[in-house]
Amino acid sequence: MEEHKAFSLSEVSLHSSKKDCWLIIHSQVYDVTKFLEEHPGGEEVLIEASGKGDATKGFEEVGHSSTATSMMSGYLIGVLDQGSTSGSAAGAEQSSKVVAREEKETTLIERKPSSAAFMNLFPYLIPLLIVALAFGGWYFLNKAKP
Ligand code: HEM
Repeated sequence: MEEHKAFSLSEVSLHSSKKDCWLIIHSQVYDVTKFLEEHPGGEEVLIEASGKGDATKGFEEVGHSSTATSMMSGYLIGVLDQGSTSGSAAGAEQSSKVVAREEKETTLIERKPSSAAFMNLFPYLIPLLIVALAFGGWYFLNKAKP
């Protein structure tokens, strides 16, 4: 069961170079070393995301295609040890920071749609206005007839 090995955050953070690059996305650990040169978004972005601890936000922000998501399983090497019991105290502290940051980000992401929802309606307002004017004109002309 090598695929589902649990890694602590501090252990994963040791692998953030061009020659050895691991990523945490949705609490899964991926070894993308061999994928670095193939990544359409470039290798730098992956190495940088790897060093930051949790790459979930970066991955989601890009809006990766389903092709990208299906490719991920090929690089899966394990899962993130959420409790970080096997990690050091520093690792556990870092892990709680990541959780706190994720919570903050979730609230930010959740807030976005409320303003975006109005903007989504905006393109419909102009055609609606044209229809209303056309109907108004038609009604006025018919009323004006003796
Ligand atoms: C195992 C993990 C990953 C896989 C398999 C993957 C795969 C891909 C693929 C196939 C594309 C082409 C566009 C698409 O199909 O969506 C892409 C684009 C991209 N990826 Fe990733 N990616 C991974 C992780 C990440 C991470 C962690 C980041 C950033 C933190 C990232 C940033 C980008 C960027 C910036 C692009 C270019 C988007 C564009 O040109 O419009 N990727 N990736």
